Amino acid sequence: MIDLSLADDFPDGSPTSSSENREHLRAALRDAATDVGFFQLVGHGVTPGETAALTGAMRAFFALPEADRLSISNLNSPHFRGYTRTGDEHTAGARDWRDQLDIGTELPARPPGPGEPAYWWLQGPNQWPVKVPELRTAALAWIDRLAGVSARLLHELLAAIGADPAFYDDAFAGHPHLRLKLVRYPGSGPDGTGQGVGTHKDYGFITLLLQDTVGGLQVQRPDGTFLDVPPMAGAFVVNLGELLEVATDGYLKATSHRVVSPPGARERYSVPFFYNPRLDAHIDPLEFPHSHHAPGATDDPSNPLYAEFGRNELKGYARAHPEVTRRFHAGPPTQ
Ligand SMILES: O=C(O)CCC(=O)C(=O)O
Ligand SMILES: [Fe+2]
Repeated sequence: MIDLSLADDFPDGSPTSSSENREHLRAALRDAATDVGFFQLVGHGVTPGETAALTGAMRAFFALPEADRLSISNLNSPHFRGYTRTGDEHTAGARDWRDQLDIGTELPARPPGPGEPAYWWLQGPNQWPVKVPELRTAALAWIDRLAGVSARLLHELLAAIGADPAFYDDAFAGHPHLRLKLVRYPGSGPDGTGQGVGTHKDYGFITLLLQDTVGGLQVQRPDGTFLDVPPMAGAFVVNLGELLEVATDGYLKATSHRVVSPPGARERYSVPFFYNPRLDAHIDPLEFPHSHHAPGATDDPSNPLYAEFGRNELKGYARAHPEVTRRFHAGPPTQ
């Protein structure tokens, strides 16, 4: 467990000096990040009221009749925004048993011009449910709020491995491509595989995940076995994403993880927030004391890791949403 409030100048009730607290935090972060690559984050300052505003709107959305949810289907969005019905998303070559609403930083569409990278398609408007107007407010507030928490956490994590905390600030300057998913796992799927979402790594720097009390999230250890990530009230589960693996040449590894479907008809809800840089950010190698001994990033031909963030993100979305890709992006590649 990592307590981000130890980075505050005057932590509540702290008996020790703030610099001792910060050292303690950084040592804990270094251990967690170089071990399994995930941890539970507390002391982040996000209140139960803020969380309830988001989860209340999320549950109201999933309670809508399917026709209302499908009226904002991502099959209508070349930007991979909107609702994906259960079974349409694919991970690790197999169908996921979950439905979800994909949301991101709101900017006007920017279709790529001739010779420009295809990843500009990822920028564009969201689709919002007219019957749950509070969802837009809550989701956009959540993106803002978690971007602030993530920025602080990334700074501490970089400092923890001896790097300049501000090394990647330029990559986030302007319009970072922040993403949010509201996810429901509707119990076990008909194929009996238990794949809520298949094993994958997230595409950006770090992911802050809010999960309910049901459980089912698992992270993969280096020996290939999976470890349950127990629900912890008030904590975010933090995963390291592919860009951190690229940035540190494999010193930090992106966390492979999956969700096992809840049993029977039990539902599970989760909200992953993806802290991503600008689409056109190129992730330069991080300068840090261990960089010369880094083992190299994972070389998996089925999942190449790209240092240009937009390319890495489009790789993932195109793979996960083959029907959106077929409809809008099946022409000659522009990158
Ligand atoms: O629902 C979860 O707990 C994890 C979701 C996830 O890994 C993802 O959407 O990338
Ligand atoms: Fe994930």
